[in-house]
Amino acid sequence: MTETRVLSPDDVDVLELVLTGVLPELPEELRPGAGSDVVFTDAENTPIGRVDTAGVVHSEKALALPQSPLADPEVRLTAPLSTHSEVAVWLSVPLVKAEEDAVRQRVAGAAPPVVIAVPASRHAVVGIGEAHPIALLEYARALATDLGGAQVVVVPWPNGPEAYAGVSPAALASALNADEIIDPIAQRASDIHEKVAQLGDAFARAVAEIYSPEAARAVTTSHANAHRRGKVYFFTGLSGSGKSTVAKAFATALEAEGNTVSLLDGDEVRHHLSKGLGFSREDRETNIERIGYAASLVAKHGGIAIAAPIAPFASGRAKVRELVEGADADLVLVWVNTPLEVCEERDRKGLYAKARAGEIPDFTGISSPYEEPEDADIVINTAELSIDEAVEIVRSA
Ligand SMILES: Nc1ncnc2c1ncn2[C@@H]1O[C@H](COP(=O)(O)OS(=O)(=O)O)[C@@H](OP(=O)(O)O)[C@H]1O
Ligand SMILES: Nc1ncnc2c1ncn2[C@@H]1O[C@H](COP(=O)(O)OP(=O)(O)O)[C@@H](O)[C@H]1O
Repeated sequence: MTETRVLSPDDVDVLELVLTGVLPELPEELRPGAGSDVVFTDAENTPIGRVDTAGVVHSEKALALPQSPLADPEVRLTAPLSTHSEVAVWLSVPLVKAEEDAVRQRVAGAAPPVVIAVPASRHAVVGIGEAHPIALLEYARALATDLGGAQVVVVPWPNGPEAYAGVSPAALASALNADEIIDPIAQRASDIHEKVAQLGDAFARAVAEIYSPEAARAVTTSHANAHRRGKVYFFTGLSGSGKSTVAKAFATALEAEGNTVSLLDGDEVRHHLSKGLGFSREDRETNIERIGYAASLVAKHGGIAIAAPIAPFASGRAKVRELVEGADADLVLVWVNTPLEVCEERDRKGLYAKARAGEIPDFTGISSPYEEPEDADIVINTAELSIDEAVEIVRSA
C-alpha cells in the first residue's frame, strides 16, 4: 500500500538531512507502516520524496529549493563533504566582533580549508540579533574571505531545537568531514547575550533620553508607522503558469531584505482556510474572497501579503481589490500569463492529463474558463522570462 504524506517545511528539512546522511533515519512519525511505502509531498501536493518498502529514502527533483542562493548546488550540503578539514565553524547567527576575533584566532593555526557551515531553515523565524539564512549566507561568504578563503556550506536545518534533536555532533562532523566543529554562539558570553537582546529597545531608549514623554510618543509611533502602508501582491493565472514559483522567489527576496511576508499560496490555502471547498464557480469565488480577506487583514496592519491562487473570475478578483483597498492598502495584481500549452506541457502534478482524460471536471483552461484580467498591474509570461527576471519585474511595481 502506498501512503501519501504532506510534509511541513521543517519535515522537508529533516528529510533532506536524512538524504545528506546527517540524520541516520527518518523520525518515527514520518516512517511508513510495515510493508507500505510512502510518498512525501510538500504543502502544494508536489512529490518531493518517498520511502520504499525496504525503508530506503529517495528524493524527487522538486525537493530542491526554488530559485534561492541557499539552493546553489555549489554550497548546499547534499552528501558528506569529500574534502577533509580540521575545523568547521557553525555559523547560526551573525557574530559580534569579539566572537569574530575568537574564530580568527582559532582557525589561524588550522590547515586549510576551514569550513563555515550555515544552518538554513525553510521557514526561518528571525529574532533580534539573528538573520535570515540568505543574509547569513552572504555574511558567511564575507567571513570566509576574511579568513583567507574558507569553504561555505549550507546545511538544511529544521527550525526549533526539538526538530533536530536527533542530530548527533559526531554525525554532523562526519558529514562536514571535519575533526571539530566550533560553535561560537554556544560559547557566547552572557553580557553579549544581554546586549543583543536589548537591541530591540535601543531606539526607544535613545528617544526617551532626548525627548519629553509626549514628544517621544509622537516620534516613536511615527517611526513605527513610516513605510507601513500595507501591500498585497495577488498572482493570478492558470495552474502551472508559475504563480507559486515566482511568488515564493519574490517572497524570499523580500524576506532576505528583512521584510516579514505572509504567503497565501493557492494549494496551501486549500489545506487550511478553504478546506472542503471544491472547484465549482461558487466554491472558487468563496475561496478567493477568503484569501482576499486574509490578505487585507495582513495589509491593514502594514504587512505584506502575497497570494497565488488561480482566481479565474474577474468578479472574485474585483472583490479582492475592494477588500484590500478598503483596508487602506495597495493591491498589485500580477497576471502570470503563461500560455496554456506551456502549462500543460509542464503538468507538474499530472492534472492536465487527468483533465484531458475527463477525470477532473471543471479544470481551469480545459473545462472551466479563465477570464483574462483587464486590470492587471503587471503581466508576466514565464515561458519567456527566467524566475529571476519575473521577480525583478514584480519588484518594480
Ligand atoms: N478543477 C481544478 N481546476 C483547477 N485547479 C485544480 C482543480 N482541481 C484541483 N486543482 C488544484 O488546485 C489548485 C488551484 O486552487 P486555487 O485555490 O488556486 O483555485 S481557484 O483560485 O479557487 O480557482 C491548482 O494548483 P496550482 O497548480 O498551484 O494552480 C491545482 O493543483
Ligand atoms: N521562468 C519560470 N518561472 C516560473 N516557473 C517556471 C519557469 N520556468 C519553468 N518553471 C516551472 O514551471 C512550474 C510552475 O509551477 P507552479 O509555480 O507550481 O505554478 P502554479 O503555482 O501557477 O500552478 C514549476 O515546475 C517551475 O519550476
